[in-house]
Amino acid sequence: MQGIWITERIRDAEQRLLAVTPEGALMYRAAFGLAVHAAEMLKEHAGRVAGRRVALLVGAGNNGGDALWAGAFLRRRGVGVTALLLAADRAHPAGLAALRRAGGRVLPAEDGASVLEQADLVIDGIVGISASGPLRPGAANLLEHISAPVLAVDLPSGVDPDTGTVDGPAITAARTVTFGARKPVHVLNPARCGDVDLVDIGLSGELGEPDLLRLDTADAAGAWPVPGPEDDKYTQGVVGIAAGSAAFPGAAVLAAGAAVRATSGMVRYAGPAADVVRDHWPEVVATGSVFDAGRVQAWVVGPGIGTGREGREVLEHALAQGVPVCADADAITIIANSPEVLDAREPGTPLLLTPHAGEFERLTGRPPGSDRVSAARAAAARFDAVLLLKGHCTVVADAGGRVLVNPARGSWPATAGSGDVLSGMTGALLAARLDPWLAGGVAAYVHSLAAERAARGVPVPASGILDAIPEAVRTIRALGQG
Ligand SMILES: NC(=O)C1=CN([C@@H]2O[C@H](COP(=O)(O)OP(=O)(O)OC[C@H]3O[C@@H](n4cnc5c(N)ncnc54)[C@H](O)[C@@H]3O)[C@@H](O)[C@H]2O)[C@@H](O)CC1
Ligand SMILES: [K+]
Repeated sequence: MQGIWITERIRDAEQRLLAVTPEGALMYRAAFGLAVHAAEMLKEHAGRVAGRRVALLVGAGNNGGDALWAGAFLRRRGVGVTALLLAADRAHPAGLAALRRAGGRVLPAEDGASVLEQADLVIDGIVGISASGPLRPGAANLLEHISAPVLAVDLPSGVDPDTGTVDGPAITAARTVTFGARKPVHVLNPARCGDVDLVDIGLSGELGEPDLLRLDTADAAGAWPVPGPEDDKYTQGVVGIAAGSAAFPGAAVLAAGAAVRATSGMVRYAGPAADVVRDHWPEVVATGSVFDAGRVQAWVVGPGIGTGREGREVLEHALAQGVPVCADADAITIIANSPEVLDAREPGTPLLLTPHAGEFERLTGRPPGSDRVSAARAAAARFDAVLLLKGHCTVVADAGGRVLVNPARGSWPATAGSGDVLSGMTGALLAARLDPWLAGGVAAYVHSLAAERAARGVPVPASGILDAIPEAVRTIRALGQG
């Protein structure tokens, strides 16, 4: 798993490391790594390094210091470097001296329009982890003159380091080079960061436990249930799907189908769309009602069941079975309208709630807001549940405060029925007895991979995501073993 630390923790860790490190050594390491990546980008985008032009956007703090030192390193490789100072009187003194010694040019930012227009690469050292709010006007005015690719120092300036939100002008980077540890912005707003590369500055021993975790392929592969020689269709975990209605059977077909694709055990369907589900998925054991569905090891309840009395009874029944429940879509609205349905929950039974932003607002009374991680954590604690908040970066929080994040691999999966596929997959993993928090994270991971495989740059319907689940599972298993 990849660890991610909030800026307050990183600042504390840096202070501890600074106390035992010679002055300037950390910035030197950071800037050297930055210069290596800058040279790589010049080769990639401008064909070579020597003779190319780099513009440095330099703010008042150490982020600007990193950029200035990197500029000095690039000068040694024959790059033409111009620093544009946003606060000339507060630019990092040692970095500025180093750049001047190396033959770099220095200009006030307001004179920088033509330098930016002619640059082959722009290095954004406006602001780093001490950022607050959107870019200030002096920096914001420069954005329109940038056409070259941008390499962000630590994070793209103007994007909130801990929440990834953008409230005004901000940098969009092709690549971000970060130091010591990944920060929340890198997973919560990957579109602004571009490719993120981590430069080791020796911080890991000071960091402690991460605040957020991101699964990688090996984690997803390791968690994915694989049947052994002793397994039969029951031992792998039977998942029950209570979804859809006679008038709207689509959600039932998608959720049940996703469970079929995601598990090698058995899928039960219970509800008014039984005939349609059976027609699509002959392997599903389908009945008309949850009350005669038989035993399952996990229930998925909600997509398309409606928010009336019948839906409520279905949810209460599932909650009382003593098995994990994934409550999605209409089930979330039912809980929002009548929180007392949760009284039916067998104590200690895992509950996984999978709202999108609108359902989250219904459930908790307020939208997730800019700090989606804190919002998800608070709701998970309030409902004593795992809360999977859908969005461009899916956030999975549990009641104990653990958080997994899964940045999307594109926006194509934001399509009708996509959530039904996710809940079917989640149910399959719950039935296979994965820790519910991990089940949510692994389902989100494989769902986004399946969506990417299915889309390949064009719109993809939810049924396409569903059809790509086997390929996604095959991919993680192949990479995870490699
Ligand atoms: N502390 C360390 O040991 C190291 C720090 N490093 C760098 O230092 C950075 C943190 O440096 P600092 O704490 O000096 O602060 P920053 O460089 O992040 O910010 C400096 C100043 O920018 C201004 N600012 C804040 N928000 C702004 C906005 N929205 N628009 C324009 N200007 C804004 C403020 O005056 C702030 O004090 C890290 O991100 C990293 O790049 C690296 O050199 C590695 C080592
Ligand atoms: K920056």
